[in-house]
Amino acid sequence: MRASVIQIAVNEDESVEARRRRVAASVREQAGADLVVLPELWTTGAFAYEEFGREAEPLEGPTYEAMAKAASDAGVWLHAGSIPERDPDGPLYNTSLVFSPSGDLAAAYRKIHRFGFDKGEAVLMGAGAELVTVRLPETTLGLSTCYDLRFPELYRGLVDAGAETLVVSAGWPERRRSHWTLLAQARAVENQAFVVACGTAGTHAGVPQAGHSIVVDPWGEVLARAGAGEEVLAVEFDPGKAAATREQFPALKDRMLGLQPPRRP
Ligand SMILES: O=C(O)CCC(=O)C(=O)O
Repeated sequence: MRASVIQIAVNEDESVEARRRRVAASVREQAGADLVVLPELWTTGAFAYEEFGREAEPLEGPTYEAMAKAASDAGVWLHAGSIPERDPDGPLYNTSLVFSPSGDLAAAYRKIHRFGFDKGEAVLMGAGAELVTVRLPETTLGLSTCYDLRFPELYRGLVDAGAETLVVSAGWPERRRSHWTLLAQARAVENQAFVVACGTAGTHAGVPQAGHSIVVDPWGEVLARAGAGEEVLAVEFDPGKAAATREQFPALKDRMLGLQPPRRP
């Protein structure tokens, strides 16, 4: 299976429309790949809180249109990263879109864990409530977004739903780059799954982005790693290795569910 991870530079000197055109062209260049992955909130930048409301789109808005067309032009499965979605009956959501090679929407995932504690995304956006998997011919994707990476129980839920390739679409800051790499490898090892983690480059809203998108195999080996700048990370892997690893080293079968909390003295 061939995957292309497009690490986009999000800088304020480029308009959203220009970036959308540039990203669509980059997706088209990946014809021949099976899966293309984009980062989180690449239209605005994940930290450009003031832009969320201004640039929010309905699900089937301009980014949806451009990415559906790019997926079908390239003939690839496209995880198009996320958009600030304006739900007509509710709040904004940080919503990832996945398109099939014919350009049809295969899945939409609303980010479950919102980042910012008492500000930013955590107060500006609503929380998703549903885990999302997508069946591809070669593997089953489990979807997640950025801060979700810190919550292992989300990935266990995705594994229980059949995921063998965990996609993380992110706008991770440079300041905590070591956590990004460590957690991507941890999620791969503990879930015996591929992790395909795509971040952003550049600086927006004064926050330098980590870049360093990474693809990890179910044994925790790093298959490919990007640098700090804009880059397309192309990687080929055998998706059957997830099932093989789970069979040869069946740790997932030893999970002890429903543990009791410690007794109070
Ligand atoms: O958890 C982190 O350190 C970064 C999370 C983040 O930037 C996000 O979810 O947008």
